[in-house]
Amino acid sequence: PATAYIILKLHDADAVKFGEYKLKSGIMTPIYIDLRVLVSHPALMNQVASLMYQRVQEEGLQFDSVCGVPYTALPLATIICSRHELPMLIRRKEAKDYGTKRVVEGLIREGDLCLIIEDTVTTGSSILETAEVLYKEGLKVTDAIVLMDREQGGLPMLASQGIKLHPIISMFKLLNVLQAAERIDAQTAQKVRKFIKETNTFRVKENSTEPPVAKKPCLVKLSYAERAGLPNVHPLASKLLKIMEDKKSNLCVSADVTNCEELLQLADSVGPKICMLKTHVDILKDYTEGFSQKLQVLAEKHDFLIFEDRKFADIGNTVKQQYEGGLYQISSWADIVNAHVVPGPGVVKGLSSVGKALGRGCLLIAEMSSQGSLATGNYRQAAVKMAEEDSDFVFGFICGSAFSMRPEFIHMTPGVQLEAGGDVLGQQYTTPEEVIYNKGSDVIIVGRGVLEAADRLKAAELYRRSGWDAYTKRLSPNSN
Ligand SMILES: O=c1ccn([C@@H]2O[C@H](COP(=O)(O)O)[C@@H](O)[C@H]2O)c(=O)[nH]1
Repeated sequence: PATAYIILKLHDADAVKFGEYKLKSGIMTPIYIDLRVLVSHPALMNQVASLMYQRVQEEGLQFDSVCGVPYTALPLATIICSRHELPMLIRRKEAKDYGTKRVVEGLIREGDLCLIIEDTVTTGSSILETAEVLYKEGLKVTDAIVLMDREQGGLPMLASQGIKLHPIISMFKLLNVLQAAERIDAQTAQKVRKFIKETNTFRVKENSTEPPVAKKPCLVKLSYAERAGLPNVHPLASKLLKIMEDKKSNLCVSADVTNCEELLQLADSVGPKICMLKTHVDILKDYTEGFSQKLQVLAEKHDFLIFEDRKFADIGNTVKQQYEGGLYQISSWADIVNAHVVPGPGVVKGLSSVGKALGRGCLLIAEMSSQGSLATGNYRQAAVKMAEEDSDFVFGFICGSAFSMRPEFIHMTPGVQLEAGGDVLGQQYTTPEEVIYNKGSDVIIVGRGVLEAADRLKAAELYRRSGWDAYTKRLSPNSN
């Protein structure tokens, strides 16, 4: 069947909807592709599967097995594999906690090449997630067939990760067909085209004929200012991104000093250079309520946010009390706090029950900079899941590199100095260039790099410039 025919059939089956819908990324969209309805239209499902396999043959793709991205693409992969007697793999979204505990079912031979089948691609993150699971099993992934490419950056993003996407239908083709068949009017088609163009989350190298194959993680190549204006960005994240853009600073100074006067002096001095000041209020010997009020005045004066690095890690009921009560009453003055994900979602719920109404925000600790940290492997994924579930309070991560595909989330990295290295207690340092440019993080958190300098202000300016240069380099069209 021709693609135009399939497009009209999909429209008949209500798989193409126009209106206001929320995408997985949280962004509102005027067009929603709902291919889950295919299971109720077996003839159409068969035709779609035929079209996808036809593409496999046209491209001459060679592979050892096929894996559908759960869940919508699973029946498509099953039909293709069953009809053409191809070995199939099934990726579980959650590993079983009994029996074999496998995350991929089927015969796995190290080094085998697996073809991914997907129903719809927006940013490409679902295909990448599946590919990452397969990589961990020792498999290779070089190609993915997708029925519908929304043309919002998924194709170049996957290319940057070494996966070639083969779309059957692209968004612009779909709009043209529906408009030509008078299923939608010109105004609707134009509105969707405009939306698709404006919400592209990945920019490809300009003036380059080579396919963009980069080794580094997928970076959201939007500017801080562009991200500040995204429809679903947390208000505090938006404020932070605007501050970063205005002050040309992605520097957070970690004010790890032990008396209030010194901390206030530091804040007043480096204030113009930073987007955020991080505190460990419990190392202050002389904390008083007056201190936090003065700190807020300085934050207002120099336009920076206050981040109390409290690392909450208890049950919801306890963290709620630790956050709003006790000596420090953190929720009354800190814009941002952070939490470990070890206790599970209750920790976020407890903090959110206090902070959300106050307009506060939270970062989840997805990784740590210290040597031997146990926050590895699936831990980071757990943090992403928790963040996505409570994105009205959680707006980012403490981590070593960017990993979330949602441009609304902010990645902040501690363990930064101008020279890579470490301290005698396991801290590990990376440079601003490595963190912002290569690892795609957004904010550098610097403590002793500034605090131990002879001239703290001069050091803060050095870090500011270094972090900012790495960010502008990352945005430049010639970067990967
Ligand atoms: O993984 C983490 C999480 C938090 N930190 C905190 O950041 C600063 C780093 O200070 P430096 O002097 O730059 O080493 C400090 O407050 C830590 O508690 C971190 O280092 N790593």
